[in-house]
Amino acid sequence: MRAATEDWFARRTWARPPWTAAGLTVAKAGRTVSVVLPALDEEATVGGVVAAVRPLLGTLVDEIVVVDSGSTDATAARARAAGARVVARDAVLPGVPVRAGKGEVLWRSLAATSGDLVVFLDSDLVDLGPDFVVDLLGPLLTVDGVALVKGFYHRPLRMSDHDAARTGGGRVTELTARPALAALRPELAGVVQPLGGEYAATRELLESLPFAAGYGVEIGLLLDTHRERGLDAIAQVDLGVRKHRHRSLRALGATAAEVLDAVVRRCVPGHPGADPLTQFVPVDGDWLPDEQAVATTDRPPLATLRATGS
Ligand SMILES: O=c1ccn([C@@H]2O[C@H](COP(=O)(O)OP(=O)(O)O[C@H]3O[C@H](CO)[C@@H](O)[C@H](O)[C@H]3O)[C@@H](O)[C@H]2O)c(=O)[nH]1
Ligand SMILES: O=C(O)[C@H](O)COP(=O)(O)O
Repeated sequence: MRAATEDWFARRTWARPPWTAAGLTVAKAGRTVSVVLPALDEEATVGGVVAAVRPLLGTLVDEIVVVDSGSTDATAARARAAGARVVARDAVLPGVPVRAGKGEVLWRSLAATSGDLVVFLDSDLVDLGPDFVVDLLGPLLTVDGVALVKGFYHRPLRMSDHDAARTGGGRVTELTARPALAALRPELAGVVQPLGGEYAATRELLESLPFAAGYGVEIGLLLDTHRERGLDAIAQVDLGVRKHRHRSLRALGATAAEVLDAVVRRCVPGHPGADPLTQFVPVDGDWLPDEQAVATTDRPPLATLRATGS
């Protein structure tokens, strides 16, 4: 790591988060907190994630909102039963036609919530630690100048019935995101989980930045926060262990393409955006090309939309 990054790592990384829910509720001092879960067909897990946050509602947390990304299963019902407010993505900013993707629902979630601070949690998590939300809010509520807090964790790769490997998860993170940052924005090499879906930020920051529509959203927010506010506006906290539903290597290829596109568009001036991703599928002894769309456009900062009244 470069010297400036090592220095940042030492000052802005909390390996043993010291905060308690009660202490941070006092530290809020009038500020409000929204917890947002983006969800696309997560009926098996969304209720558990909401339930892990629910005990904080009314004290540290002011609202828990599941933003439904077009689910066709019982995601909305399970989320409501567990105590969340559920918002369909097309009910937010109804004049703006919906695009597919995770970044799109996170961007719309800003218009569906009101907290001064926003905590994002993926809704496919299992065995969520009770302190995820507390620890993500710690630096935002207690350290001046911090605007974005990323979680990091051990990531098991749970490919069999036995949770054999302790690490091994985070394949796009390790094989695409961190190498891309090392090549194109080495100042961010100290961020352990640049793609992690568990992070917290000030509304003021989030509404001032563009959102990549697809899976490039997290790395886009990280790069743009760094460019606009500098390294010291970013912090990271150790959340312990994170387990989630794994997707196929083929699906992760498309995710990696969106992540790389978001990096390149921000770091290589004049880059036009990626082509669709061609993958090859074996069918009856032949290899057939299969093209997957890559989301290559950003939503504008929500603050600009509010300013023009659109
Ligand atoms: O169109 C979509 C796609 C996903 N999701 C939700 O977003 C979360 C994360 O999606 P997932 O497909 O599980 O992503 P991962 O394969 O786990 O990708 C990792 O890397 C991505 C790229 O940075 C991040 O967006 C993820 O949070 C991070 O977990 C889940 O709750 C999904 O239900 C949506 O709401 N809408
Ligand atoms: O964050 C990532 O790199 C992707 O979500 C893939 O994670 P996995 O390797 O744990 O499935």
